[in-house]
Order: sequence, then C-alpha cells, then structure tokens
Amino acid sequence: MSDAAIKPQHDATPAMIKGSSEPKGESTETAITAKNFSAWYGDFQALHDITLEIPKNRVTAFIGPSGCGKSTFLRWINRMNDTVAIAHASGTLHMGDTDLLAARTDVVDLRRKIGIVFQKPNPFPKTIFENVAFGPRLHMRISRRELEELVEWALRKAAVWNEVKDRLNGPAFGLSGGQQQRLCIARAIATGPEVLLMDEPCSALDPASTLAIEDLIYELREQYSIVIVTHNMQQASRCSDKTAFFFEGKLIELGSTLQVFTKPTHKQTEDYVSGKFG
Ligand SMILES: Nc1ncnc2c1ncn2[C@@H]1O[C@H](COP(=O)(O)OP(=O)(O)OP(=O)(O)O)[C@@H](O)[C@H]1O
Repeated sequence: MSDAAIKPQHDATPAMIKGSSEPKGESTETAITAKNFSAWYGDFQALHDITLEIPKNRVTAFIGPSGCGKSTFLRWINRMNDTVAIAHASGTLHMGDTDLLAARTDVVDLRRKIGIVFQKPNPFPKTIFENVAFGPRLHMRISRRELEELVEWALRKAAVWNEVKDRLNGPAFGLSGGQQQRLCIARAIATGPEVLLMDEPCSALDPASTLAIEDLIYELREQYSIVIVTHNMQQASRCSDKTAFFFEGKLIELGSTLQVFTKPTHKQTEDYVSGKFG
C-alpha cells in the first residue's frame, strides 16, 4: 500500500519512523499545557495546582502511587470527565489554542485529535476491519478504497497487520489480549490524532506483548505526542523521554526520564522510583 494515499491525514510515513528509536533531546514544541490546574470529585480534590507542559513528539510517563491523580489528569485532557457529574476543575488546559475545558470546544473533534488507549483492551464488538474503520468513517470523507488503505496503514503502524491481515472480517474479540491492545492503538491512530493518551496500556498483557507495545510507543512518538500512565518503573525508563512524578494529587517533579530516575530532585521521587513505597 502506498502511504501517499493517506498523506492528508498522516504526513509521516512508516519509512520515516523506521530506525528512529534513539533517545531524543528536548522538544522545543509543546503539545498540551496545564496551568494551575486543579480537579475535584465533589468536595474531594484529586489534583492540586498542576502546571506542566507535555512536549510534542515525545513520550511523557506519568508515574506515582495508586490514587495520586494520574488517570484523572488524562481524563480531563480528553474530556472523559464530562460524564462524571461530580467532577469539576479550575485553572487551564490547552492544546495549542484549543481550550480543552471550554464548554464550546467540540468534544467529538477533540477526541479525534486526542486519542486514548485504556488499561484493558476495549475493542468494539465488531470485526477487526470495522474497529479501525469506525473513526475514519465518522470523521473523514474517503472512498472505500482509501478507507481500506487507511485501515491497513493503521494496523501496520500498530504492528499487528501481519497477524490479522487474513482475518480482517473476523471478530476483534477473537484476538489475543496483546493483539486486541495493538488493534485499539490502530483504532486510536486511524483518525490522525496529535496526542495519544495511554492509561496503563500494558497492565493486562504478557511480557512479550508488553515489549511489543513499548517498542511501538517509542516509535510512534515520531508522529504523536504520547502520555503513558504506568506503574512499571522499567517501562517508564524504557520507553519515555520525560517523566512526571505525582504524589497525593500534586506534581512533585517533571524532568527528563534519565534525570528523574538517576538524579531525582525530590526525596519523595527518589523513594518512589527506588521502590521504597507505592
Ligand atoms: N469518579 C470518581 N468519583 C470519585 N472519586 C474518584 C473518581 N475517580 C477517581 N476518584 C478518586 O480520585 C483520586 C485519584 O484517582 P485516579 O484514578 O486519578 O488515580 P491514579 O493515580 O490514576 O490511580 P491508579 O494508579 O490506581 O489508577 C482517587 O482518590 C480516586 O479514588
């Protein structure tokens, strides 16, 4: 398949990202900016005055003990908390000029630009093909042939094409957990997002599938700005460029992954990354 066919939505080709898994320096551009962002569930404050920049085309790991607010932050970035009546927030969250918190912001369009992959693979009860085609059908006006090309492109990019190419019309639920998770990544990238949020994407997977997904995450950062929530310190150190450590709803430290793991500035970070708690 030619990547040129789908260039309008995806301007880097697989060839451009191949062999690119080298550590990268500081990104000069920012994907998401939070300023004095706080979030509550009713009276309970889950996030306190978070100010941070998520760099473009890098992987940022969110780490911290259970309940420190990592998922809450992701959920606010793509407006999942719209359905939680008691959730409210203050401060600002922006992607470029887009105010992620504004009522006027088109949430469907926002979720096209900010994809999310959850802890447990959650394919639709449809065929493999239809899982990936669903978003593009909703957001793009493309021919059947272009749609087929796009589905193949996304499945290749998510490193699952070879395993599913002969069963595209088979049920997604027939795939293994690791394959389902890569299918969900293909589904998330098929609409051409700018940001990919991953909430513990490997926690339900075996070690081999986990490594495959980590390699994939590291490669995908050529094209996407990625945030991964993980409890796995090795995973954060293997596949992220930057690491943010949260504790009790506060951002304690954000720095290069190397710095956070080898020379953390805060004692709490040091204790957490060295396994003393959490
Ligand atoms: N829908 C909700 N209603 C009320 N409280 C909530 C809700 N969702 C999360 N919380 C609370 O907000 C706090 C932060 O939760 P969150 O899921 O963001 O933490 P986390 O760091 O992602 O945890 P984990 O690592 O266990 O997934 C927790 O105390 C949690 O109980």
